[in-house]
Amino acid sequence: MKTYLRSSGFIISQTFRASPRRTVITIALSLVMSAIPAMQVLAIAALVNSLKGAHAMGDVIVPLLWVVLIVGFTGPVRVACATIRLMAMTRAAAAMQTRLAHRVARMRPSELVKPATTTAIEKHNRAISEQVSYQFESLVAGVLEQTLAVVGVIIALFAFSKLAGLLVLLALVPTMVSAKILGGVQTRMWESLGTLFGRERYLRDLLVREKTATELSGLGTGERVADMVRSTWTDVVAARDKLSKAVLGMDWAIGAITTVLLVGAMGAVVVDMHYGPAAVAGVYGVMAAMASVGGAAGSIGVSVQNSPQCEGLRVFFADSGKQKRGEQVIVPTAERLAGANMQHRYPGAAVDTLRDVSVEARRGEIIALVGVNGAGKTTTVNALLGLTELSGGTVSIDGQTQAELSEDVWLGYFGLLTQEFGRYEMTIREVVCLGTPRTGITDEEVWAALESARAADLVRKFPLGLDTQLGEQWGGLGVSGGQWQRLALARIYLRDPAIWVLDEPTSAIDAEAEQDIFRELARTRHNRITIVVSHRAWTLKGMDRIYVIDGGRVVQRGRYEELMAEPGRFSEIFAEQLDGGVSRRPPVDQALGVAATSR
Ligand SMILES: Nc1ncnc2c1ncn2[C@@H]1O[C@H](COP(=O)(O)OP(=O)(O)OP(=O)(O)O)[C@@H](O)[C@H]1O
Repeated sequence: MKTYLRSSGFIISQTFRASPRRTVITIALSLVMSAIPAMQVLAIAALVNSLKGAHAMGDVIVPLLWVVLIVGFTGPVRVACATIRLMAMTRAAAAMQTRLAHRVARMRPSELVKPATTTAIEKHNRAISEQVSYQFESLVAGVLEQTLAVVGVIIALFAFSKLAGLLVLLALVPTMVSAKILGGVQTRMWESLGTLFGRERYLRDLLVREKTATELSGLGTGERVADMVRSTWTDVVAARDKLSKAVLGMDWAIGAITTVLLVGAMGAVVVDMHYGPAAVAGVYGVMAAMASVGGAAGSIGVSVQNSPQCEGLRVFFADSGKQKRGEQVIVPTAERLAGANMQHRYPGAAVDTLRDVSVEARRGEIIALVGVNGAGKTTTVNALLGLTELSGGTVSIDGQTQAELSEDVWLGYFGLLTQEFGRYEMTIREVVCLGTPRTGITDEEVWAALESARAADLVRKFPLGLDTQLGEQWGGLGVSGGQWQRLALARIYLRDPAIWVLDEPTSAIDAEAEQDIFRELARTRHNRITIVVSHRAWTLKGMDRIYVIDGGRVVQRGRYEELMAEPGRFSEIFAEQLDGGVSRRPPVDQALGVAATSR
């Protein structure tokens, strides 16, 4: 009951915040509407009484006009009320979706990577559009209006027969019981639906996102993914059917009980009115009361069933109250990043993915993590960033661990370019500025970042320059994979934090630009710590230290020349590249070793 009241208050307050005037009007009109059934009963009773011994229209005109007035106005007022209510609910749904987006935006990466988080977000998203927005209607037009209508009609009915009033009142009980039972079924159903909706959205995204959609259509397998969507919906329907079947069963039981009570109430009225014609008004009163009881009971049932979702959303939003708006912090310098004896095992994995991995980097250094696919490089990077929880070991920046700093500040030390860099379809300026909280960034700064990432020439060709919209689906320009990657790197240049973590920063970039980019990274490295994950041998020359990771361990460390000189995993991994092609590259020492000027 407490949960129900709390979640109902939440819905009404959300709707009021989104549309105060319409909320007040809707509630006021519902209060007016709640008096209608009782007024109808009284007006009919008055009409029946005035008919006794009436001989001319003048004898019945007043009660007749009352009946006409009440019945005539009920329809238009109800329609107006529904329209205003819908406008309020649309605004409330928009406000809740916006709030949900902000709540998600405030989540820390460590929270976002949990599978339960995605499920919860999708569950709340669907609940807002399917149920939570309609809860206001159930509460106001249903519970409030219909319950008051029941009370009004029962009071009116008491004038005809007390027993009939009591029997009508009793009709509320089975519905309340069924609503409680169905609320439990509904909660369980939504728990399983969260995961299903998450998967369904993922599959639908595959069919519409440019990269995957093109690939699937090229392979001619889009239909197969569509079949997976269908199978997810089959599961959704099966989960929902459980509730529908329970509702149907309850409805039959309630219908039977209500009919028995209706017969009893009608009989009581006829007997208590001594079989006189005025019993007609009483019988109408019973019918009106039963209709209101049905309406109230239905609304109470729906609102009780929806209340767990509303309460879940309320709690989800309330959590963000404790969380400040995500501070975008940038810490510009750090002397030393150290991961010591890091250990990690993914849930469900048979062995540790990181086994005593120790990595160190100082200001001005560029270090590299190398290894074959699945060796543990990205996991190491995530551990350094604090995104992967360690079962052993520590990560510290200038002697301070993540636990000693806030997550905002910790992440503020880093600029991460991931393997799956974001392709944000915004204007070039927005894409590049996304990584920095600074306002008033000048065009020169944006151009300088683009220049360093070797993206300036490309942007110069765009008619609107920095204001060019990217993304063909928005009527903007499409750019290639390598061009997206350069823009992502420009974002890191503009952010310019203390520690740059570049996971294969040039994987999509052509060889010529790659050399330029590494040359620029070397030239500007002096004020920061740079960590690069790379699969290309030539990019490793000139690195201050290379960590060779294999099977979750650091198996070798040293400079390029040292590692090439000793037998081991490094020379094994890169032998083929060196024999096969790196000799064709320009002198790498020139590319990385020169490192002339600081930033
Ligand atoms: N979320 C996860 N859950 C379970 N296992 C994972 C997860 N992510 C990675 N792994 C496993 O951990 C191991 C190391 O993965 P990691 O991504 O760190 O490798 P990597 O060296 O970066 O590989 P690549 O060069 O392909 O990017 C792999 O065997 C991988 O299958």
